[in-house]
Amino acid sequence: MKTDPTLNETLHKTLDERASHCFGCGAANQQGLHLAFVIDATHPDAPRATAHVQLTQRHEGPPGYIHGGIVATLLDEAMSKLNRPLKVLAMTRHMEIDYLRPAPLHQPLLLISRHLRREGRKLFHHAELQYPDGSVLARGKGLFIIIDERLLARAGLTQPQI
Ligand SMILES: CCCCC/C=C\C/C=C\C/C=C\C/C=C\CCCC(=O)SCCNC(=O)CCNC(=O)[C@H](O)C(C)(C)COP(=O)(O)OP(=O)(O)OC[C@H]1O[C@@H](n2cnc3c(N)ncnc32)[C@H](O)[C@@H]1OP(=O)(O)O
Repeated sequence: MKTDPTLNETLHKTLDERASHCFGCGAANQQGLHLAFVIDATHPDAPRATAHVQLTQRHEGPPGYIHGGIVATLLDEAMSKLNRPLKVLAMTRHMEIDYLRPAPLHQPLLLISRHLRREGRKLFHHAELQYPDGSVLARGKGLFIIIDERLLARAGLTQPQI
């Protein structure tokens, strides 16, 4: 049986190396959003993440506005960025979004997330897409579940340095 010669190499890459194609933040994904977050972990149990966003017609939904699915991606990505400062690996289990106002293309916007609380494996996060003046365009609430290390190993991922 033939095996893919790159498979073994892939399996031994760290999670960070394998995440370089993440659509939200991966530097290696040419079609990605290349979001760059600043993490504020001043309060280690209540980290916050912030990114500047300015999208173009590639991500258009209604004429002149960001596609709703992309807005969901932005909020999801912002919330997922809270997991590392909390020193866990977690995946989105449930997310709900309020689309309050259409989010414009070609304008600088702000993406802000914060951790609300933890219940066992369950992490509850919050995120907003805002105008620079703080008025809110979309709001998301997310439930992230901490991934068991054995599940991670089964997916061929090594534990990153967190
Ligand atoms: C296995 C592959 C691992 C590969 C990934 C490795 C690492 C991931 C970490 C970092 C990723 C790196 C880069 C970032 C990339 C993207 C960032 C954006 C984030 C995403 O894009 S990430 C993709 C989308 N994401 C998924 O692809 C998840 C698919 N999913 C699953 O893989 C399972 O679903 C899992 C493992 C998450 C949980 O599975 P599970 O079986 O362990 O847990 P279960 O489902 O039972 O839920 C646990 C508790 O949540 C309660 N619960 C459920 N729903 C609720 C609700 N609505 N309200 C209140 N509570 C609720 C239950 O009641 C229970 O509560 P209790 O424990 O108290 O009973």
